[in-house]
Amino acid sequence: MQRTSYRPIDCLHFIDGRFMPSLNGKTFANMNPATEETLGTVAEGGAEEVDLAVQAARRALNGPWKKLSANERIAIMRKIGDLILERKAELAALESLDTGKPLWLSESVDIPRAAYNFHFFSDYIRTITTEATQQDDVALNYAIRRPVGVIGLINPWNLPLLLMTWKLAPALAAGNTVVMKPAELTPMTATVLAEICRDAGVPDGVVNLVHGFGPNSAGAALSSHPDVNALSFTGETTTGKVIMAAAAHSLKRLSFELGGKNPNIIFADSNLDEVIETTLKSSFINQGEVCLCGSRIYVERAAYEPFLDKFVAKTKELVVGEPFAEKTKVGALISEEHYERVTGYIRLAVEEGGTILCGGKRPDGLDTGYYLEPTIITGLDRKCRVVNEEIFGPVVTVIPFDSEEEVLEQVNDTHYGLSATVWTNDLRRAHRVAGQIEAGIVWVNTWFLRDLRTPFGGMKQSGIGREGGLHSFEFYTELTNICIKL
Ligand SMILES: NC(=O)c1ccc[n+]([C@@H]2O[C@H](COP(=O)([O-])OP(=O)(O)OC[C@H]3O[C@@H](n4cnc5c(N)ncnc54)[C@H](O)[C@@H]3O)[C@@H](O)[C@H]2O)c1
Ligand SMILES: O=C/C=C/C=C(\O)C(=O)O
Repeated sequence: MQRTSYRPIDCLHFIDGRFMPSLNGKTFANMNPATEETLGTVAEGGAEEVDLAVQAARRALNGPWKKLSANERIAIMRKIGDLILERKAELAALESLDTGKPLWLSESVDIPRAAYNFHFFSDYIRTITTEATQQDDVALNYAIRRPVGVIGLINPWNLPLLLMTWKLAPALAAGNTVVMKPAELTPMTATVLAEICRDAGVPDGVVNLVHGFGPNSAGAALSSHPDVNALSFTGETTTGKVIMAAAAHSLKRLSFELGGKNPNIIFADSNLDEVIETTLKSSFINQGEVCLCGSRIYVERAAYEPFLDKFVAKTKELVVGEPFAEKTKVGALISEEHYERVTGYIRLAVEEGGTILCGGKRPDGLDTGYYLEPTIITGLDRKCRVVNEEIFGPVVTVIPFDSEEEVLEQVNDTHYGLSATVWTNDLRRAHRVAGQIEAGIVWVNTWFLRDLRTPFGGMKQSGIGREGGLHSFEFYTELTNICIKL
């Protein structure tokens, strides 16, 4: 077994340029989901720490951050990206210790993408223009873009550094100041990120970090704080509803990236080997704990049996194991509570009349840690809870279909609308079907292929707004139209 040489860290808040414990000294334990051992302590913030952080962010907004030229800001942002890459091995190890995900995944996806978020948005900000509108010889209108102000960034535990930087980079590029609230289960990489920001020359108060929980804790305090102008939140749909209500008092601008129950639609004319290779990832990568995972798989009847045969056989080959072991493909689920929730859905699938084709249990020999074999379920009716509710684990259902109309009707029969994948070699059908799926992102013959210029987000109860490229800057900036009488 290969072990990391990086030690876990204790996590403090980062407020106004310095690391600090909670005012009352309160902490909570950070657990390793792969070993069920304690990794260290985390400062437990609440309303007071959030208020200090918001005040610091407000001062910095109108102070040092505003005084920097765009070029100076861009240079600092590029440096943050560079420092993330310099500390890649350490960040990857901390991310895997915190989440239970395989080290190779942290090294190849989470951490490089976190650096790229900074490099991408620091380049992109240079290309942004605003509009000018001339009204005959009467008036000239032009818009200027300004920061929105103090932004709260609230994030989940599944892709901790990737998602924090996906918000932090455009927020900073646009001249805002921020208070970050990482998930309580994964506090370590956000803590290193705060240190990296300081080392890259971000002035005091521009980037603040408060650890803590959601309800009656740092998350609730941030989402209801009257001096926070906007919130970008990624997490569960139910949490989004609570945050929206808390934010209503001060009418904060909101960007929400929420849950999903994403469909994969596989037509019989598609290349089965390609389908299987990608579907293994879209089902089980990161233990199925990616909001974009395709957990409802619909297969055209002619391909149903051949697909299932190969898919089950290949799924059984996936090695579930310790995050730092080289051969591991699937690591540990995030927590005991989540493990109970996911396995509860597997028990429910059996009660609802489903057949477990593979997985459904703890792998032999892994008695400690929240390990679960990748699970494929068939035989469930479309109305079953397991087919309709987000499980957020390595569990998929497979259902046959006979026509485009029928599958589209089933696919859209949900409150969610985040992403989908369509598999077919018929170009017209791909376009026709993609355009009818009620989702913010539709991939054709691929999955999770990202271009950061494109709109990213969900429709229906999977989100509000889009981020990515110009869409991020639409959220993180305010426009003022100036009208000059000629
Ligand atoms: N659409 C996307 O882009 C996307 C990306 C990743 C994850 N997700 C979703 O995230 C969920 C899994 O993550 P999770 O379990 O950490 O989500 P969660 O909603 O439980 O928690 C997310 C964050 O919100 C905070 N929070 C919880 N209650 C709060 C409250 N009342 N007020 C303020 N903050 C509060 C938590 O402390 C955490 O930092 C899944 O539903 C998944 O689909 C969506
Ligand atoms: O779990 C959710 C994945 C979100 C991914 C992104 O936000 C992204 O790729 O920008």
